[in-house]
Amino acid sequence: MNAVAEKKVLLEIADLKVHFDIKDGKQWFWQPSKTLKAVDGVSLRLYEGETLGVVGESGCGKSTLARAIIGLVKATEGRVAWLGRDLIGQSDEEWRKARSDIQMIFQDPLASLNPRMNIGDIIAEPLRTYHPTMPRQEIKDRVKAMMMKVGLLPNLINRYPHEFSGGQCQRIGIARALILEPKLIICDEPVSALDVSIQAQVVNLLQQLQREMGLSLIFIAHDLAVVKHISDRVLVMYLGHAVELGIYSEVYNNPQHPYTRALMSAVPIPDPDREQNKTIQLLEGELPSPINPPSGCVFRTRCPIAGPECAQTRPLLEGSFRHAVSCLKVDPL
Ligand SMILES: Nc1ncnc2c1ncn2[C@@H]1O[C@H](COP(=O)(O)OP(=O)(O)OP(=O)(O)O)[C@@H](O)[C@H]1O
Repeated sequence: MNAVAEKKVLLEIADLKVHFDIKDGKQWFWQPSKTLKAVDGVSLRLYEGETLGVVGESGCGKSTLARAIIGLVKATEGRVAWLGRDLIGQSDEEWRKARSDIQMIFQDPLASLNPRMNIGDIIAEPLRTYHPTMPRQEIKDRVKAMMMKVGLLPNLINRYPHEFSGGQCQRIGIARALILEPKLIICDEPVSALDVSIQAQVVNLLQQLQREMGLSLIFIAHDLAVVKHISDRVLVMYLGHAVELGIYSEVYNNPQHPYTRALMSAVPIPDPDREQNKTIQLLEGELPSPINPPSGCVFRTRCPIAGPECAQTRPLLEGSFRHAVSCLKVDPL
């Protein structure tokens, strides 16, 4: 795991903010819109070949972070650098180039595939876009080779998405994401919509492809158990903020942030005796709105150890590559 620290930095995000202007339905057209802080100052580095799990409850900004990395939503502030090159403010052409290196797999496999295209055309689409002069036969050969790689029979190339199961559709999505031989795949809850038995198959496939192709993965999930098997490091998000980031085993065995502690306490333990005797730490209160987040530390309204200083100062994510935490009440590791 330490070897990851010496590897090349693929992606660097610094103080990234994505704020949306919204009208809440109760406002008149002349009233100013409100600001929803979906991502509010996230910084991290992603290294070549590593898998970063991103976890946190619904609405904490995981998907928005992913979409800002790939340029599907516009960052309000901050830096996204791919292989040392800043992407924010760059032309569409620069984003397009970076996008051949960064691909995304979505949560709902069937909905993410065009129902009017056969799977051969779906998988070939990125190749046709990025290599318009590539001969038809070469495209077909590459698509068939990729189908085999993801466990799909190449003779199904002319079938349509509705003829496949959810797990097979996700394999088609993976083949489409991999056809340009990217360096990073962002997986936005790629298994949440699948049956549990199929989930493991898709996660295993991603791990196998990662080893074979030297890929880096950002793996977004609600399910900490899924992230556990696949992640080198894990980022825990709460209300648009990064509250803890570190090597999975460090964060799992020694969670520092009170929010991470609560999340980790809900992960099932495979040992029935320990599972029966463990205490799940329930969080008090409601998740605040990202339109009007608490001052200082955004977790303070639900935090069992918050003090008056937590309302004044916003904590920074401090610590090392192995383990960093954003909490005024916890000493940096
Ligand atoms: N295009 C948009 N316009 C306005 N608000 C948005 C937009 N996209 C996301 N949001 C809001 O930003 C916040 C973060 O949403 P996001 O989808 O990133 O969270 P998430 O952690 O991925 O949630 P989930 O796990 O449910 O997918 C939410 O409050 C969401 O309603």
